[in-house]
Amino acid sequence: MVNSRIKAVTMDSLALAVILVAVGILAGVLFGANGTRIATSMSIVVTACVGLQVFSGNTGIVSFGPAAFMGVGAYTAGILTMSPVVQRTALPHLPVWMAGYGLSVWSSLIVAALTGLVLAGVSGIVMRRLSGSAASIATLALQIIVYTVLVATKDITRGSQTFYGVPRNTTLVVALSVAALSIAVARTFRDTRTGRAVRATREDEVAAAAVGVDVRQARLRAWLLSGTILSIAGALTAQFLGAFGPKDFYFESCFLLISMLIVGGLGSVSGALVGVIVITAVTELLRALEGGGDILGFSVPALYGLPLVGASLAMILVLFIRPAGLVGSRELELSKAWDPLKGRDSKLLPGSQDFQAPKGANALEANQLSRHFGGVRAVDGVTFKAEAGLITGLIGPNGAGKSTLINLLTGQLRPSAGHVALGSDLIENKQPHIIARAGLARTFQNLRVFADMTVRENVLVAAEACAADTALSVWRTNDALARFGLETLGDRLAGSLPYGQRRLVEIARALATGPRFLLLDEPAAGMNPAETKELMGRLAALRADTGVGILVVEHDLHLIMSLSDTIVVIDRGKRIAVGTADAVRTDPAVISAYLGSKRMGEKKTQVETSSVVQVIGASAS
Ligand SMILES: Nc1ncnc2c1ncn2[C@@H]1O[C@H](COP(=O)(O)OP(=O)(O)OP(=O)(O)O)[C@@H](O)[C@H]1O
Repeated sequence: MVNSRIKAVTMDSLALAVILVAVGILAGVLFGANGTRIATSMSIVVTACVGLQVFSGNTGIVSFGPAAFMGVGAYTAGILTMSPVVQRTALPHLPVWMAGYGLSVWSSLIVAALTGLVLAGVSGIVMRRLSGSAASIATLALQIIVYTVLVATKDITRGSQTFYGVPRNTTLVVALSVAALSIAVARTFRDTRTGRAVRATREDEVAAAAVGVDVRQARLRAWLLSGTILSIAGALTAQFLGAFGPKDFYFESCFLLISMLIVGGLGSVSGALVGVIVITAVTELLRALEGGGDILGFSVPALYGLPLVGASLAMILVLFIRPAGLVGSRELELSKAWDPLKGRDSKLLPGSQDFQAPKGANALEANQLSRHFGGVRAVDGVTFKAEAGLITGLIGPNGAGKSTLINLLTGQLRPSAGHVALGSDLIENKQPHIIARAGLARTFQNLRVFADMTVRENVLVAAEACAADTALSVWRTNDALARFGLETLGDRLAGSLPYGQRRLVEIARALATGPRFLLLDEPAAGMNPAETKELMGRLAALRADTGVGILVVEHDLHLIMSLSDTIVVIDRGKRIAVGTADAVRTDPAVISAYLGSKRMGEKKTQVETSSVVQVIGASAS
C-alpha cells in the first residue's frame, strides 16, 4: 500500500514537474534569453505558492503572511551564503556568530527551512487558536511585524537599503528540483491523516471537532509545514536575485501569491501550479508593455504597475466565472492509484466486537444539567440516564432545549451547572474532540458534512481522528459505509449527494469514530418516508449488532415511538417525563406540553385530551 502511495504521489509530482519544464521551455521559445530566467523564477514561485497552499488551501484561512516567511528565509540564506570578504564590506556590523559561513545553496536551504519552522512555531502559538477572518488578520500582523523587524535590524539586514553580495546559486535545476520536491511534499501532506483532518476543519470546524479532530493541532501542523516551504522559497529567491530589499518580501509578492492561488484554485496543489503559470504569463506579457512605446503601430504611454493590474483583473475574472479557481479542489486523477481503503478486507479485523461495549459501564448520564442564555433557561436541571446498547429517544416541543442538551453532552456548550458522565468519566468540561475520542459521537440538526471532501474521506477522517491504528480506521470506515449503504458512493463529493444521503454520510461519519454512544440530532429531518423507514431499519440493526448506545432527537414521533427503548421528554428546559413509548404517550405532562405547543404554534381550536394522543401519533405518520 505504501509503495502504491509513493508511486501515485511521485506520478502526480512528476506530471506537475513535466508541466513546469514544458512551460519553462515555452517561455524560452517565446522570450529567448529570458526564458531560463523566467522558468527559474517561476519554479521558485511554484515553491512559494505550494507553501502557501499547504496552509491556506487546506485550512481555508487566507494567509497574508507568506512573504514574511520568504523574507526571513531570504535574509537567512543571504547572510549564510555570502562570502566572508563581501560580508566585511556589506555587513560590517554583523554579529560575529552570524558571520563567515559561506554555505552552499543546499545547506542554506536547510538552515532557512529551520528558521522558517521556528518562526512558524512561535507565530503558531497564536495562529492555532484563531479561525476564519481573525486568523487572516493575524497573518497580516505577522507580515507587518516581520517587515518592520527586517527594516529595523540594520546591522544584519542593511535595513531598507539593498542587501547585496549574495551568490546567485539558484540555477534552473536547483529551482526546479525544489519545486518538484515541494509539490511532492504538499501532495503527500494533503492525503495524510493530518492533511485530511485539516481539510475537514476547512469544511466545518465544529463538525470536525465533533468527530475527534484536534482542530488546533491539525491547523498548527499545516502552518509549520507551510512556513518551512515558504522560507525555502525565500532562500531560493535571495540566491536568484543576488540583491534585494525588505520590499521584495512585502505586500506586492504576498498579493501575487494569493492571486495565483485564487486563479488556479486554493484547494489543490495542481491549482497552485496552474495559478503560477497563468499569472506569470499575464505579468510577463504585461511587463513587456508597461514601459509603453510603439506597440502594434499604436503609441502607448508608460503604465508602470501594469503587471499587478493584470494579475488583479485575472483574479477578479476567475472569481466571477469560476470561484473555486480554474482547477478547483480536485487533484490530478493519477493519485487515484492510491486508495487507502483498497486491498483492505474488513474480515481481517474482528467484526462488531470493535463497537461492542459492556452494558451499564458505558451509560451516558446527565445530572442536574443546566444551561442559561441570559434570562433564558434553555436547559434547566435535566437529569437522565441513557443505557448502552439501547436506543433512547429525546423529544419535546419546539424550543424545549433538545439541541442545547445535545450540545452540552458533546462539549459544544459548557453547562452553567451540573454534570455529564460517560461511563465513569465526567466529561462536561472537556473539549468536543476529547469527548468524541472518549466515545460520544454526534450528528447535527443542520447538516454538517464536509461538502468538498469525498464520502469516503468524510468517514475516514473521523475514523482516523479516533483510532491511532491505520488498519482499524480503515476497517471502521468500510464498516460504517457498508452499514449505511454508502460503499458505492465513496468517491462522490459529499456535497453533491441528495439530502437524505448526506444525512446518512453524517451518521456513518459519527459511527466511524467507534463510539460508545451515538447522538443523532433529528436524523430523519428532510428525509422522505421511504428513506426514514430505511434509516429506522439501519439504526435498529446497528443497535442489535454492535451494542452501541443511541440517543435520538427527533420531531418524527412515529420514528421515536417505534424505535426507542426509553423516551425522555423535555419541555421549557426541564425533564417532564421518562419511560417507554406507551408510558410517555399517555403521560398527562407530555400531552399538556404538546397541546400547549400546538395551541401556541398552530391551531387555536379546542382539542380534546384524547385527540392529543392522536396528534402525537399523527405527527408520527
Ligand atoms: N445561543 C443561544 N442564545 C440564546 N438563546 C438560545 C441559544 N440557543 C438556544 N437558545 C434558546 O434556548 C431554547 C432552547 O433551544 P433549543 O434549540 O435547544 O431547542 P430545541 O428543543 O432543540 O428546538 P427545536 O426543536 O426547534 O430545534 C430556545 O428558547 C432558544 O431560543
